[in-house]
Amino acid sequence: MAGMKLQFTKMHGAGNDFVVIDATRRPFSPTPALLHRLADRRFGVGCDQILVVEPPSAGDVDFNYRIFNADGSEVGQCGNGSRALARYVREHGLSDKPRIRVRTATSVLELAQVDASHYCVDMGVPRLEPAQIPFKAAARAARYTLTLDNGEPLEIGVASMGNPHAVIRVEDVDLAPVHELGRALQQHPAFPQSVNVGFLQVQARDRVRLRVYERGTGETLACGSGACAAVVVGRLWGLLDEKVKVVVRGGELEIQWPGENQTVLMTGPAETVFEGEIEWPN
Ligand SMILES: N[C@@H](CCC[C@H](N)C(=O)O)C(=O)O
Repeated sequence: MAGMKLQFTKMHGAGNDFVVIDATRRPFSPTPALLHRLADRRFGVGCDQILVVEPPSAGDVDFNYRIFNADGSEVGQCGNGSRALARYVREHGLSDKPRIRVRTATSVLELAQVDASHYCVDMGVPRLEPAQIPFKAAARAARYTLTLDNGEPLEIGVASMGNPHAVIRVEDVDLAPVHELGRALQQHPAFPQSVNVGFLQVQARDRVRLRVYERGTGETLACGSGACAAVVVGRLWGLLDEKVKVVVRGGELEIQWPGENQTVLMTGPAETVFEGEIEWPN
């Protein structure tokens, strides 16, 4: 039996790659098997996240924006994906507004075009109370010490950008045990919804290097919300200026955060790779 054709667009933001689906013209009901097929780099299309553009659920936003990790888990934030989404809605004739607002499961974001391939996103105010992350701690602090399974202590900072992040300072991101420590923190009982784990190397007050071991995906070439969380934590630790260049494996992002109760601005690239369609189920 022939299946239906599902159209998609392959995009990326600094190497964090996406399959983007338009659900404004026809409904998209993702099953775990379909999400797996779209994300699979060998048997499917391949991506870190699947992004779905939906009609707005209320008049205060232009679109709803759903995000699925490669493992099929639905989450509330994807910063690089939001820039891709901004480009997608322009290129697909869904909006020609210079600035649009989108709602995710946890946040409302404002997206604006900067030039042909760069977009700026107002990522909202970072959430720093442990319960908002969620992170198990008696009270808010700039630094927390976790005990790992092997008994070793580990100093971290935490922040939510609409999704949970832990940040670890390292001397050199190239030598950091990103996969081992990333997995250990994701399974740590202090993070009841698991966590994205950022490894931050401070090179100057306005320049850092970052690697992120993402929840539901593993290490990606860039993580937009991770870059925001790393700069927020770095600022709370007194290491960084208001505007910081974040160098990731797939490119560069610029993050600006004036401080407490202020929103975080993220600027970076969004690229379209190709348009495609798959037959589903096949
Ligand atoms: N790549 C993203 C974050 C995607 C979601 C994350 N893996 C989670 O589970 O929270 C970004 O650019 O922010």
